[in-house]
Amino acid sequence: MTDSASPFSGRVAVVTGGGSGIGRAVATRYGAGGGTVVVCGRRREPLQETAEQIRAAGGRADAVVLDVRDADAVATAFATVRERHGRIDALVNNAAGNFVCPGEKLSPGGWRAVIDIVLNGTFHCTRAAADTMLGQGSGSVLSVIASYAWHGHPGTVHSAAAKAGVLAMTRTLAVEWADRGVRLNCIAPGPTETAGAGAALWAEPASRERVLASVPQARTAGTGEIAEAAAFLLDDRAAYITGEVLTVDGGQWLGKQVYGTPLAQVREAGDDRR
Ligand SMILES: CCC/C=C/C(=O)SCCNC(=O)CCNC(=O)[C@H](O)C(C)(C)COP(=O)([O-])OP(=O)([O-])OC[C@H]1O[C@@H](n2cnc3c(N)ncnc32)[C@H](O)[C@@H]1OP(=O)([O-])[O-]
Ligand SMILES: NC(=O)C1=CN([C@@H]2O[C@H](COP(=O)(O)OP(=O)(O)OC[C@H]3O[C@@H](n4cnc5c(N)ncnc54)[C@H](OP(=O)(O)O)[C@@H]3O)[C@@H](O)[C@H]2O)C=CC1
Repeated sequence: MTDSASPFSGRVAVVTGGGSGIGRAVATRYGAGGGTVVVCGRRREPLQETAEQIRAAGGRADAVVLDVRDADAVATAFATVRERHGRIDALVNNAAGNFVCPGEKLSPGGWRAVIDIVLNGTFHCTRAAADTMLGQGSGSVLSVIASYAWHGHPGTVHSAAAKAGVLAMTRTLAVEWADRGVRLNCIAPGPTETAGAGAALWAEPASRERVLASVPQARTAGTGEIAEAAAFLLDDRAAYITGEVLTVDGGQWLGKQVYGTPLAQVREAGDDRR
């Protein structure tokens, strides 16, 4: 059993897109839990900043420049992590690209840009991590998706299709690798305060208002809340959980189903009966 204060002690995680937002928070949480973290992404500076923050807090971290779309570069990077650290216990597939665009206006290049990062990149990293994880007989892969993977959402056909593919990949490989000690799960955050999502999805005050109105808890998530849920799925408390999705969204997607009528209207109807 692991020490509850340092559940990741002696373990090594790779976090894609670890230079910003949710990826940085998950990497920092893993480092605070005693693990060694390798953060990767395309821009060196934010990665180094994350690694320095983790080291300043007493943890161990490396920054590796990597484009997850490049399968050969991914294979080389993961082999280097194994050589350098001896093992890979966790992979967090967090890197993503996104923008809002109506389906009929999306160009083939726009479709490809998102599918390549989110779906193909996740496969390349999962495949490369599995080389080590299946060999050592243990490992945990966590992919960051979004609830529109199963309910869809206007303006996000590229991202929703890519995230749905990641979910199907997770469930498929969870079964293939279950008896070889490797677990795969997804986490589906709701609207979370990050510079990337803010710029890509709710840059205008009106769109931000609409997003907030869609969340029954009426607020966005902090990156630390997502990281805490991710840490649970990565550590041994979740040893019997595989092929699952943990939704951390303040009730947003359930609200879409339950509140076919806006909640305020439902409450008004209740007032009439009293
Ligand atoms: C609930 C929320 C859930 C999820 C949240 C998140 O994921 S938050 C995470 C958010 N974080 C991030 O997104 C961070 C990372 N984001 C990125 O790297 C970029 O935003 C990227 C995804 C465009 C990829 O960059 P890149 O350098 O590889 O791409 P490029 O510039 O060379 O363009 C490639 C193609 O895309 C086209 N196109 C581009 N923009 C638009 C648009 N607005 N409209 C229409 N089309 C657009 C562009 O025209 C071109 O197609 P063409 O003309 O060749 O047919
Ligand atoms: N914030 C939100 O509201 C929600 C976010 N999510 C998901 O959470 C995850 C993190 O998003 P968030 O933190 O908000 O956004 P960010 O934009 O901060 O994070 C995206 C990260 O992905 C990295 N990245 C992008 N393309 C590549 C690539 N080709 N190779 C390697 N790394 C790449 C970026 O680094 P660089 O540019 O340096 O490569 C960046 O660090 C994503 O999977 C997103 O879909 C899901 C639901 C809601």
